[in-house]
Amino acid sequence: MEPAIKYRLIKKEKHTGARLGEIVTPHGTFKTPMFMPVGTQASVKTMAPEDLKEMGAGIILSNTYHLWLRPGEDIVEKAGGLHKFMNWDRGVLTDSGGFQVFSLAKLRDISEEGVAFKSHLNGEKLFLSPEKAIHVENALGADIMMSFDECPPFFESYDYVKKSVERTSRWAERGLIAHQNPATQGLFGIVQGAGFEDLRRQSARDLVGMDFPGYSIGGLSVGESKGEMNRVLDFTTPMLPEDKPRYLMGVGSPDALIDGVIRGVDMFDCVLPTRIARNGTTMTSQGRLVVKNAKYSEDFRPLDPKCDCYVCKNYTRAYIRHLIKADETFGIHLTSYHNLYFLINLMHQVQDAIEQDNLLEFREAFFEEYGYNEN
Ligand SMILES: NCc1cc(CSc2ccccc2)c2nc(N)[nH]c(=O)c2c1
Repeated sequence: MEPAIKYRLIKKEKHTGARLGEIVTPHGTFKTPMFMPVGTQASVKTMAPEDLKEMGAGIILSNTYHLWLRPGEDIVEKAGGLHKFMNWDRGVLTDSGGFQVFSLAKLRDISEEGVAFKSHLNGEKLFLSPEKAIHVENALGADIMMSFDECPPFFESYDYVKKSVERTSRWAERGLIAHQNPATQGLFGIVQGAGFEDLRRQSARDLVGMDFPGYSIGGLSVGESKGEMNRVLDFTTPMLPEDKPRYLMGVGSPDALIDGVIRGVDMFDCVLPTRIARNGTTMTSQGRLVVKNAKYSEDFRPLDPKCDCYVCKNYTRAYIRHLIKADETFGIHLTSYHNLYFLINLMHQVQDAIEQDNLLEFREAFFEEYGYNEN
């Protein structure tokens, strides 16, 4: 049977582990490395599908946990699935919900069967198992689904993480068995193991043995340093097959994206661009710019003079500052649009650098201008 998701490796960058590739989905083919906007509750906050297309978004993300609780997967299924529900005809990826249970729900209890918890919305007692998570993801109809996993705290004990990795591998197996639509929905395995190289190897070996169409790297960007994250990526991505996509979950600052690509990561997501936009913080080629600061009240330049996005071509810092200060939601629309474009466009620039085998020079120039320092 034809798999729902295929990856094509186009070119390896000469001096790093970076790859130029394409991910083929039932809703289109998209070049990698790529940044994927997060639309937790079936909407990328303040963005219409037309905005997302105009900025070059290919795959957007939604959350099984949130949509299961509200409006319920049965309503989305009756609507014809997430693509129809959201009026989005490109790619959709859903997380499996386990991570959100641990980051949002109260009173949870984890067992071999799954996770018991109380809804963060109304305190209702609920239970999420690998089978239930896969059932909800099948009903939502995303092109790419995540296996049900546990994301252990990065600084947990070796013994706890070892037991957690072994259970996550058993959950992944159960998810594969429960998966109803492998021809139209690609299921990714999620590699865990915190900062332990042998546990990452055990997790990768278990999952690669199950032959998933793609692999996510979980359990990172959960409070560890960037150096630690890069150290784990250095030994984890080589454990994964070259002919499958690698997705680093929940990582999205500009420096982390570039350093992840250098280490062989193809797909990224993060709530950062829309989250910081809501308080008027924007990403520019010269670093972060908090547009609501008084010093921009008569600054009639674009957010980023080097940016060619719709916002930077049509609006000024003074106007956007005014809207944010006046609580005009259009202001948040403009900062969100620009931030999302900034990361999507950054990945396009990285693709060019891989093509030209000068990704390290690109990194150096970008870090210098953005104001990142190595220590
Ligand atoms: N902060 C890192 C992070 C983020 C997410 C969420 S990624 C996401 C968010 C919204 C929608 C789709 C995917 C994770 N999800 C899972 N399943 N496992 C992890 O280890 C993990 C780690």
